[in-house]
Amino acid sequence: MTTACRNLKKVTHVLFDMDGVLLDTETLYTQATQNILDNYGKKFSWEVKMQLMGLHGHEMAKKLVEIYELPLSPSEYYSLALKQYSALMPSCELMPGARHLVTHLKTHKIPIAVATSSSRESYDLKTKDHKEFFCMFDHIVTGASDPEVKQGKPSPDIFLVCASRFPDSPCSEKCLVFEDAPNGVLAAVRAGMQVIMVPDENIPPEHTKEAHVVIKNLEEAPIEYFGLPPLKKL
Ligand SMILES: O=c1[nH]cc([C@@H]2O[C@H](COP(=O)(O)O)[C@@H](O)[C@H]2O)c(=O)[nH]1
Ligand SMILES: [Mg+2]
Repeated sequence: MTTACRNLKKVTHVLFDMDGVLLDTETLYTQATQNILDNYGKKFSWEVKMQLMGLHGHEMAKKLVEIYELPLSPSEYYSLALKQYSALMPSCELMPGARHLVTHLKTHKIPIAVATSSSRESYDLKTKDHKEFFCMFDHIVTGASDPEVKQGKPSPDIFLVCASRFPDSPCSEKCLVFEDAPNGVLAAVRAGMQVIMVPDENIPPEHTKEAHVVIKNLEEAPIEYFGLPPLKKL
């Protein structure tokens, strides 16, 4: 675990990114994208993937077509991607430690919510086998389908909207965010929130610097640093 030398402050509410934090979908996104790029002899790299993580679907398609100079319009690319997602995403699993952490917060009556860049359709596809798990959250914001969320991460919109939807609309200082993507961490920091980052091991350390704490997996989330009841070791 790495902790930046900053004053960590007590929080009252916890916001979760979904893909790569709660759901093990990032390997599936990689597979889906590579399946399409195979037709053009291109290799999906982590350098490019890091730029796409947390974008809304249409933003992602535009960027990917540009970077790889594909002979497709962004909407043509996006249709191909949606076909891949329909085949791959329904089999996704929870990330290690996700159930333990979320159940713990729920048991201690800490308000919790999800702030995902996915559309509502994509959320439904990925969570269809995990309904009981997602019922534990107070609310879910699906950024790409939400008219209040104007721009994807790294814009702070989604976290500000998500916090505002708790009945007591906590100020940003009282919110802790769990994120796996550099764009997501930036969005949370720009929203004025503290962040625990759970990066994939392929993300180089220079892209994790903005996070307040960096951990390898949710089982080791040091939530007591933020005044929350400590997780019991399994
Ligand atoms: O390899 C990829 N990872 C992630 C995304 C995008 O990032 C979103 C997930 O972001 P978040 O973790 O903020 O929910 C997905 O819905 C998708 O739009 C993508 O396009 N390609
Ligand atoms: Mg994510």
